[in-house]
Amino acid sequence: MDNRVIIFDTTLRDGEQALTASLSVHEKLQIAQAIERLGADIIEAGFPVSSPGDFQSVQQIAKTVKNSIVCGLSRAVEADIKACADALKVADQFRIHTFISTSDVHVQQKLRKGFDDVEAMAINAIKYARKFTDDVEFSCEDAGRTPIDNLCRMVENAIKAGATTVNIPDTVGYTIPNEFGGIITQLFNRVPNIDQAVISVHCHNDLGLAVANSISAVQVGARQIECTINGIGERAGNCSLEEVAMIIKTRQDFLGVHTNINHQEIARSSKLVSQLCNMPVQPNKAIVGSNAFSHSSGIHQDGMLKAANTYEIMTPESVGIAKTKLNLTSRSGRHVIKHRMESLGYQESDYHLDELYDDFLALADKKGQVFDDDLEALLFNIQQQEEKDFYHLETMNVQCGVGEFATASIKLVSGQQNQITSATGNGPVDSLYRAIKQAVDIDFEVSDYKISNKGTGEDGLGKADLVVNWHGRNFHGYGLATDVIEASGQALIHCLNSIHRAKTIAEIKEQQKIAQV
Ligand SMILES: CC(=O)SCCNC(=O)CCNC(=O)[C@H](O)C(C)(C)COP(=O)(O)OP(=O)(O)OC[C@H]1O[C@@H](n2cnc3c(N)ncnc32)[C@H](O)[C@@H]1OP(=O)(O)O
Ligand SMILES: CC(C)C(=O)C(=O)O
Ligand SMILES: [Mg+2]
Repeated sequence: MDNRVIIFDTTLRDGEQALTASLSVHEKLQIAQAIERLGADIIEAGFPVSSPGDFQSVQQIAKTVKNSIVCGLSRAVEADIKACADALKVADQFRIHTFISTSDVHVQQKLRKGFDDVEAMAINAIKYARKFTDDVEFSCEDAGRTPIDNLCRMVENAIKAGATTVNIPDTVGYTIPNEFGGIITQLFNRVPNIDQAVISVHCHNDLGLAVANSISAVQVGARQIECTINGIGERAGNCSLEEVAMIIKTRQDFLGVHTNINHQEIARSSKLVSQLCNMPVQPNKAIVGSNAFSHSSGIHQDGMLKAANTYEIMTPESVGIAKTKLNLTSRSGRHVIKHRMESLGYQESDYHLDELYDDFLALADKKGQVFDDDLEALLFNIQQQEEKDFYHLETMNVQCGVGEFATASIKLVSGQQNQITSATGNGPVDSLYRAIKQAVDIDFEVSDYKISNKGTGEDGLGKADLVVNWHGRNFHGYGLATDVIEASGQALIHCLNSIHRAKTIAEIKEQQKIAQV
């Protein structure tokens, strides 16, 4: 049996079904190109009959993508299959995917037919699709809940009718791994022509088992996995592409199979999908969560510093993430503090480790995560005096309207001084930031700015997250207020207070150097 597992990406079809806002044709094309770079063998680009917009985006993707087979979905209905063929015919290589339900509940309650009727519809649909291409996939929707005799019968007849790939979906994420693997085994044992088609699986995550079920199926002979980037899809989502790809790579010793995925493209593709689909990735998500390669406790950090494979079974670089993060928290130990001080350029003789560690713990208990600037501030013992912010936005007045420049006037308290400035800008936040910039002696550049909402309805708050660059270093600040302009102002003041502290440390270091000379 071939030991390559075909990766069929359905981010733009099943994944897209779960989005709250629609993607433009251009955005779908961007995602398709990322999936192509990622090395997916097949890209399911959409459901062409469903809307003119989807038809257009499938067609555009079919025209553009060269290294993956482009596929479209259709019910077991000629009009759907014809729409698929029309949208896909411009592609170098294309696949028509047609499906019909096979479980009793779907056949009887949803389709309101008998099993013989849906079998006939499936056979006709496959034969019709074969008129347009030799690459036809057929799915038995809700296979996970289909009586095994019916499933065997449908798979055998689908292959006879010309399906070159037969997909076994666990549409509602109902099965558990050895049960699902057992279904696939039974198909291999009972369907006489099974060797004439690729057996595929398409698992949903309602019980959090989509990845485990897919891997279980591969272990008994399935050779195509249908999955999505970040696991997005109907309800609790689909099998996550990055997880199966990394399981197959990391545990090749056990599974003995491989994929064509370019693993180093994983992080980039995940970020793109998350951003364009407005679907944030949970921090603890395997492989692509922001915490997936972070270590926060002292014993783990000590292990990581001695040998990375003590706590990492794959490297962050292997999935395109720059490096492991060692977060400084009140669970951190002395080893990591010493290591961080070294990387900040300090030798052990420059400080007393136990004293610094005690101060660090006190700050970490208060603050949560301690950053490099905080650590240096502890070293120079300026934490205490700087605890009170240097900059404080006392008043702000921002006016804006359509077709007019926005204007902002502010009163900023800087230490003992008050500054009153005003500026115009392209929008309210731009004018506010220009007015603040005039009032401070810091030459910063805004490099990232995001607004999100916290809470809902009238009680909802706007959160501004800002990254500013000062002398090649990035400083993050945030602000939270009912008014997003005020939140944006607070975020900048937060950054400026961090920069002020970094400046003070740099000045102290400079004075120390002069004193030593
Ligand atoms: C498990 C999955 O993810 S399946 C894919 C789900 N994706 C989508 O549904 C997105 C695209 N869908 C759509 O745009 C629309 O639902 C369309 C264009 C397909 C159909 O729209 P409408 O004609 O208005 O029908 P509607 O969606 O309300 O109902 C579905 C109809 O298709 C039938 N149907 C469902 N699956 C199939 C199938 N595989 N083959 C044939 N008919 C089917 C249903 O029985 C129902 O038929 P009925 O009208 O005779 O009762
Ligand atoms: C159309 C099929 C493959 C599907 O998405 C499912 O059954 O979940
Ligand atoms: Mg699905």
